[in-house]
Amino acid sequence: MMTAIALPQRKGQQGLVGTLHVPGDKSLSHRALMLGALAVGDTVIDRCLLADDVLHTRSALTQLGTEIDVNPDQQTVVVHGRGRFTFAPTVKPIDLGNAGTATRLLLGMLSRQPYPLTIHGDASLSQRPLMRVCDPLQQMGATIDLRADNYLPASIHANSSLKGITYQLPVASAQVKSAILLAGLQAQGATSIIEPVPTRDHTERLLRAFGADVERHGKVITLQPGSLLEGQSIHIPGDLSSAAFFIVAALIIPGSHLVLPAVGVNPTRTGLLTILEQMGAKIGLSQLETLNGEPRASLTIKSQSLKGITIAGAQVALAIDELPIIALAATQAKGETIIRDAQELRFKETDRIKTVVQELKKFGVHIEEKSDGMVIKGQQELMAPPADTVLDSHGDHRLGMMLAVAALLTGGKVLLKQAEAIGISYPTFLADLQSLLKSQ
Ligand SMILES: O=C(O)C1=C[C@@H](OP(=O)(O)O)[C@@H](O)[C@H](O)C1
Ligand SMILES: C=C(OP(=O)(O)O)C(=O)O
Repeated sequence: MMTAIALPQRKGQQGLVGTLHVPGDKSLSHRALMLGALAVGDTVIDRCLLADDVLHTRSALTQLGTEIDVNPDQQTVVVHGRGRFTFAPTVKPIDLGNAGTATRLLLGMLSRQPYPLTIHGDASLSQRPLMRVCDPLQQMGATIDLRADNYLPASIHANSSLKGITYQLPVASAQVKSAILLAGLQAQGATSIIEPVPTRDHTERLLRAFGADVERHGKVITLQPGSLLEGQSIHIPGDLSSAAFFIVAALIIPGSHLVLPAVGVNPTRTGLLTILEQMGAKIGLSQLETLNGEPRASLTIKSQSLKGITIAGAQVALAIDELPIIALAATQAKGETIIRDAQELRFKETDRIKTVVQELKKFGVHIEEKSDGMVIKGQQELMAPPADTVLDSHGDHRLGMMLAVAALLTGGKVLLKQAEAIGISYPTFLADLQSLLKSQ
């Protein structure tokens, strides 16, 4: 029997009150480490996320001969760039744990090495589709063998050349786009990617910050190889996907008033804020500043009422990791909320349509699973699950954090299994949540 932990509990009328600096952005931390490793000279990364997923990127790059120092304050990481695309050979398989972003981006970045490499990961990562990345990489000239033609472990063959391609993405995926761009850096000729709808563009922005030639015209992103990548001073903003749990918690828990300084508000990430605005929320944005091409702002959130809406189409990709916590917000809104076109949720750390529905039902919530999303009834009172029912993160950090916020709505004692999964993106999440519980 796996041990369960008790989640933070609200006493009386406590709300979430105070100022919180959420940890650095996960997507940007992976990318800054990778580009830092390729660049000439040192890259100093401030507010680099040091959570499980990013630590796997760091250890992979170290295993491949990159020197990376973490300053004792745990806030600054220095990557001593190799100044070339070739890494040191390694016979040992590279372990990427639970990290989907690391896996897909590194497959692209390592698809032209003069020796073979093997990548593996945990049970969840080993069930996530990779043909979507390997297909374009093979068109560029890489040879990658996947288990059952789609899954880890992956064996990348030794390869000495890649060619640029024009590729229409069949699914909206920033990870696939980024893998192709990282391979494109090492290819002969230009690489163009056509996106069905916009996805997070951190790779494009960071590549430009390091000196690469990347342009976007409408739906087409084009990279011209050959530019020198130079080490940079990179300032990572707070992760909006981590802030999301506090934003929604503050909105739906009465008596809350939170300030979240310096959170990333790149427009390809702010789908959550647009959706919440459509639900009627007013979130304050101040102190806007752009560093390394990435905008950030201080967010101010007070508890307020929400209304149900339909979330579909291009909105989904811009809020893909926030849909579990949006589902919880919907349980408190006036009227029904429908989430459609979100079948990609089935390919995350868990099948997030299935697990969100299964776990929210433990609170007595009316929520219906659809093939591409869910339908959530509004204005529901969440009940602490009965003593013999334990919540389960299923090893999915975002599910674990959403359930911790849901538990606060009950006021009762709620247990969570596999809570350690939260450390994949936010090791201090539960302590931070607890520290903000105050009576105003
Ligand atoms: O590029 C990235 O950093 C990410 C892209 C998204 O995945 P997909 O590209 O599979 O949509 C997202 O879900 C993931 O958490 C991070
Ligand atoms: C889907 C996620 O990450 P990854 O794909 O990197 O595992 C996430 O962080 O919600």
